[in-house]
Amino acid sequence: MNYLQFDRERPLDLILLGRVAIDFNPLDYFKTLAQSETFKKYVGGSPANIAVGLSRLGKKCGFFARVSDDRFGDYVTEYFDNEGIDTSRIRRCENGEKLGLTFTEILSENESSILMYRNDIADLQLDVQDIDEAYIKQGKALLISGTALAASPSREAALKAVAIAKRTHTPVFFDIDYRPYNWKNSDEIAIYYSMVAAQSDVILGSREEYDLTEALIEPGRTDAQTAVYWQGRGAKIVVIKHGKQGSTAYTCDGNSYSIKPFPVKALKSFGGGDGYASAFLYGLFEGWEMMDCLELGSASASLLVASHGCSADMPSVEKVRAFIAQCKKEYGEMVARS
Ligand SMILES: Nc1ncnc2c1ncn2[C@@H]1O[C@H](COP(=O)(O)OP(=O)(O)OP(=O)(O)O)[C@@H](O)[C@H]1O
Ligand SMILES: O=C(O)C[C@@H](O)[C@H](O)C(=O)CO
Repeated sequence: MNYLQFDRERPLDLILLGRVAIDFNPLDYFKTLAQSETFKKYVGGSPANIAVGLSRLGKKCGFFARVSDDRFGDYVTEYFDNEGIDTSRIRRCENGEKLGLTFTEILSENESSILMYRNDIADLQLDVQDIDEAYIKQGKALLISGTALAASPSREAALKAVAIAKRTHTPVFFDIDYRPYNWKNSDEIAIYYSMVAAQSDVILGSREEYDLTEALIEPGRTDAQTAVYWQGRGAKIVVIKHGKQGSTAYTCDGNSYSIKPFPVKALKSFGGGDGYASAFLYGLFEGWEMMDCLELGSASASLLVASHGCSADMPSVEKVRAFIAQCKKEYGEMVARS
């Protein structure tokens, strides 16, 4: 069943709005960040990872972003160009703002954390003047990454993009994407997340991210209550992720589909959400059944938590399908309709 209507005449599949940053992941891991001495550099930032993931799966992405006007800004823009992502709406900051840097600490197979340097940050300089209707009308859908709502002027730029998307019948995807940096307080998180969620056709988030979104509405909801609430405000699909416990997609016809994670030897706990989002959304664009979207997303997520990088390790459809087949051979069916 198709829950979304895409204008197939539009040249871009997904236009994403949010941060482009850089990850530094330790090569000498299973150590504290203080002990690690050698790092590998990757393009990072959740929406940037999702854009690379979708491009690797064969979709055409565009991006609204501000990046630093320096060699790191060159690096990320050139990387996007090489991945086939349209960079026509990626602009340089004019007052020396810096690209976000994320340092990953991999203490053990089950314990990792990230340290994000986001002072004087470039991506939150995205401005309403950067957002144009002509570009949004080129995309089959628009994705808002939640951290873009953390501060002005990026916040207003994101809200303008959503308004234009609604006016131009462009489906809105909201990846809640909570990162504590740059937010002033929990009230602002709840206000702006719920403002965008109430205008979104697809919402993806972890249980904790929905709790932050719903804190001023009704704290402590169950997943089913969360899904019904946002579907009552127009959401067609609500995806709720529970880390190693798996995830569930709730559809507006009252069905839900749950999946356990595909077993892997995890290296880091990060990256799963971005692999999940890119592959799940690929299935939506392809018009797949919900169970198939969920399966590709979950399998891609597992591959990402087992990888050293995020953007650089985004898989092809063939690689994900081969991984799924291998898991089914070893563990049986992974997708259960509940
Ligand atoms: N250890 C693991 N083994 C297998 N799959 C995992 C593991 N951890 C996470 N995943 C997969 O990744 C998906 C997303 O992970 P999670 O729920 O942590 O979302 P997230 O917080 O958005 O991720 P991210 O850290 O990338 O932002 C999970 O639903 C699951 O399918
Ligand atoms: O989302 C971020 O800014 C950090 C990412 O670049 C990093 O790869 C990660 O945590 C993936 O979710």
